[in-house]
Amino acid sequence: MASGKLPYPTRRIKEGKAEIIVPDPDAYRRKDGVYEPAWAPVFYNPKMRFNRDIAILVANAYREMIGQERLVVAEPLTGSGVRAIRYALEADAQVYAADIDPDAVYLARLNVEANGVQERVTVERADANEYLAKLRREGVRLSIIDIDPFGSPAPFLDTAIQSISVRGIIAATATDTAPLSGTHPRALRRRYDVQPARTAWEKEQAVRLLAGYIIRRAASHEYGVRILLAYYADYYVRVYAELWRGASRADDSLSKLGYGVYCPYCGYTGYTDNPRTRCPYCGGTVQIVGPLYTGPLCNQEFMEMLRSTLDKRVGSLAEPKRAVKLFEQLSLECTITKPYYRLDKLCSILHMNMPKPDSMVEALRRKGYKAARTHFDPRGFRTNAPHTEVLNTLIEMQARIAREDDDN
Ligand SMILES: C[S@@+](CC[C@H](N)C(=O)[O-])C[C@H]1O[C@@H](n2cnc3c(N)ncnc32)[C@H](O)[C@@H]1O
Ligand SMILES: [Zn+2]
Repeated sequence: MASGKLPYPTRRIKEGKAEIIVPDPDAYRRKDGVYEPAWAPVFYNPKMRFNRDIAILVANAYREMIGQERLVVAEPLTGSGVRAIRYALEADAQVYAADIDPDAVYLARLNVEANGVQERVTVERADANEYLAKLRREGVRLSIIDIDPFGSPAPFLDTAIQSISVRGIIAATATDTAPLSGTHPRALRRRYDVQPARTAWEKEQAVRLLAGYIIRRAASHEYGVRILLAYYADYYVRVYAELWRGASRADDSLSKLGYGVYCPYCGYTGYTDNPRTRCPYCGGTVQIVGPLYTGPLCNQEFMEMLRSTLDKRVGSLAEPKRAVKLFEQLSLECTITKPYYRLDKLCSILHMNMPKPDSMVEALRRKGYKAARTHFDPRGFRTNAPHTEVLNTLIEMQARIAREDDDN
């Protein structure tokens, strides 16, 4: 590979089936030794390998779902080109990639050539919105549009939505998790047009706000949305939303929006249609955030396809074990749509010691409720039990532990 042409130190790496040249991480480390991808002349973040693994699995599963021989994917913020190359090599896709930065385009083209996928991947220098609009004008029928920006995907969503001809996936990453989880309320209101607040389930809040925003933007262009998969990992949110053109489909998706509620006094979590409600359990003043998506975070039928795709492709992924774990957790927790509880926060409200989250899940299941751990937080659990039952179960557990201590 002609990396000698590049005016910065480089390194050859392998990710999935792609072998690419990237800026040498050793040249862009902070004083504490941590690699800072944003300092490099072209962006490549090895920590996002897992994000790209899942993107490959989703593409393969979706191809099977819609029975398309070759997927057509747009990746208008491509950086080093690694994601686009992986879509071509590992999902057999035709990929239209672009980046606004000439250094990124130069490196991505080198990488495309070195992987022998010139027939499958084109890379242009363009602004993402202008590039997507151009693809639409040219009549390119896209099945997946992967929006993987710095920060928020919001500025690119309208064009992406309009570039889906009839049916296709918008795959969006958001790394602006501080606003989405309620830490920067003004930025949250500005970027996503929502009533900001801070719940105890802030990671789920972040995912549901982005999913809800995609649904609202899609509805304004008369597309309905089905959330195939939505999750939180490391420091980002990722949503795979399937869009399908149609006014009644759009109306139907809008019916899945609501407001998230969190009561800091009694720990109540839930949804409401009324953005000015009080706590239905204790009457306290609650945190209310939204509109956000209130439906399942994954589609069970699609999860089955994803799991079978994963079985077939486990050898070529960068982090297969992590994908197995995420899918296992999501399949269990997706059947419960109510937001997760933070066990430590509930116990602090009740002034009691925290039991193991697994014991709480088992206790609720013994009472006949659905309950599961959550991928969002190791201290979290989710259940369809009413709030009263959740609190009673915790108090009963505490009383049992106290009795056992006395007996000993
Ligand atoms: C987070 S990086 C992309 C990483 C890449 N998707 C991956 O998986 O490795 C964001 C990229 O978007 C590019 N970019 C920023 N603003 C843009 C715009 N308006 N249009 C197109 N590209 C843009 C940056 O140059 C950068 O390469
Ligand atoms: Zn309350």
